[in-house]
Amino acid sequence: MFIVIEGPNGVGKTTVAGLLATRLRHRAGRPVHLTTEPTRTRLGKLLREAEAVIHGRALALAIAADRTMHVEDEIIPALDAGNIVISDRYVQSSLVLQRVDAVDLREIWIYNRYVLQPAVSLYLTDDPHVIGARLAARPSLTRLEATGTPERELQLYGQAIEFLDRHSWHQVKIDCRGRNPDQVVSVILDTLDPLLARRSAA
Ligand SMILES: Nc1ncnc2c1ncn2[C@@H]1O[C@H](COP(=O)(O)OP(=O)(O)OP(=O)(O)O)[C@@H](O)[C@H]1O
Ligand SMILES: Cc1cn([C@H]2C[C@H](O)[C@@H](COP(=O)(O)O)O2)c(=O)[nH]c1=O
Repeated sequence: MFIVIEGPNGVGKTTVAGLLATRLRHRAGRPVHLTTEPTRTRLGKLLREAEAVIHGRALALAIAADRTMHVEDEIIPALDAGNIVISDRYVQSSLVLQRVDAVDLREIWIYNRYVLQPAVSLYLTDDPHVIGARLAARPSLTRLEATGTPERELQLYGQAIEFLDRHSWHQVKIDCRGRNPDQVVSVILDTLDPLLARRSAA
């Protein structure tokens, strides 16, 4: 089963993805492969460093290339080996961050339309002021973090979710307001239980 964790910068994706991997290993009794985008490959590392200077269409294409390799070289092999795969960021991130970088949604989709569709994409949301306070506490912001705002990212995520709904993606909104990371993961596990049961029965 391929699970994606999405949401604006600072909402808690990396924290929740790590905790979810740990709790899911026990709950599902199956190996869990935790991964991230940009990937940990040379290309992914280069993209993290280069985000300050590569922008717009060039960055959108480079991110899509990294994602294509991610799917072919890491995600599909891990799924084939019986793992549950959790990715911290995926296509929705491009449909939001590359738009913050002035690329049109349909163009971004063209670069991403052939990637593997996740079993479920979990979209984390919180109060924009809470997210903003977390970002303000960081010693520095990346170019894209500084270009967008939590309000704008939440708005663009709403549009990305609507767009992918029309392409039959299974997406679930997870409201993190007033919940600590452990409580957020409990909500996610309740959401995943029926999916896991259906898959183990199949
Ligand atoms: N539910 C929560 N309640 C309170 N604090 C949280 C919660 N989730 C995450 N945090 C804290 O918020 C900060 C940002 O979390 P994290 O790095 O996981 O976010 P992120 O969405 O992965 O950010 P980015 O996309 O910018 O990398 C961390 O200090 C983390 O401990
Ligand atoms: C998946 C994805 C990533 N990016 C860029 C934006 C940031 O520079 C990093 C993500 O770093 P974080 O620690 O996870 O916040 O990658 C992007 O522009 N588009 C994407 O689809």
